[in-house]
Amino acid sequence: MTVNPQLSSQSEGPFIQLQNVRKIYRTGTQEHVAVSDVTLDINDGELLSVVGPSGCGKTTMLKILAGLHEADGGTVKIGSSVANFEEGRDVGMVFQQPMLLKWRTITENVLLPAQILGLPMKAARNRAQDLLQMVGIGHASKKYPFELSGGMQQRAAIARALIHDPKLVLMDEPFGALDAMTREKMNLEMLRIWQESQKTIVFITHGIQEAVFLGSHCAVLSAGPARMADHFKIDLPHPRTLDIKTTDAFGEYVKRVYHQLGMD
Ligand SMILES: Nc1ncnc2c1ncn2[C@@H]1O[C@H](COP(=O)(O)OP(=O)(O)OP(=O)(O)O)[C@@H](O)[C@H]1O
Repeated sequence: MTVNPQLSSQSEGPFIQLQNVRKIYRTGTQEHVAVSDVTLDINDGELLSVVGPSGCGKTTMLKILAGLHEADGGTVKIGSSVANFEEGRDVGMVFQQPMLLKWRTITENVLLPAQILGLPMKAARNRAQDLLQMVGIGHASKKYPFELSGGMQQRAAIARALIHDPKLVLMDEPFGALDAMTREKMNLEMLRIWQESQKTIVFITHGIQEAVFLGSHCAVLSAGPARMADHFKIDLPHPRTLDIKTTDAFGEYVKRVYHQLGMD
């Protein structure tokens, strides 16, 4: 049965519950099913990596979670009795490109969501500096975006996503534009930031190894329109270091994803 989509601010159980979520894009008389059936629970504090082929509907799923798109079917519930959720206030987003405003310093860029939400600016400035330290670019706070490398810009974008202390951080291929070595480094940083910030994170990636390395859980979406092919917990120990990628356990998870994507 299809139920009207809704965002609920208070409910028992998992932080996020997606039940038979469906999304159709309509252009004139054309209909395109982008997400056909996604059912998924995400608990508070999880880092869920979402992996799937290009065009399968990952970004669409993220936009539904962000409240930017409404689902056409199924239910979307965010918030639990221990972690209530205010749509618009409790979401931070990181995109593939850092999208920093070039005429603002890094601190001013990080402060943007706080200004938009009308938060007290003195406290926000202190928090911006703490966040820039946490993401490893405290020394660059007064610089402008063009003075930073791609990796540093993406660190600033992560700090910007956290400035208003959102409960949910949505990341859409945030390291896709970085070179391979910077990407590995950012993966390590990402795990540290997740553990320090204790946020619930949904992290979209094309990288199967990246999905396994980062995720506390992993959702595999089949070729579009998106369907859940697999969803599992990743029981690799923390803190994770890059040499974990050479272990049998890591290889087994990678194989599982390849298999679900029909690539074995
Ligand atoms: N606004 C839109 N109008 C019509 N079709 C759309 C729109 N946005 C996305 N689509 C289509 O919906 C499908 C899913 O798109 P989506 O961006 O969610 O996929 P994705 O898995 O994130 O892709 P990629 O990994 O390449 O970024 C694609 O076929 C895309 O062309």
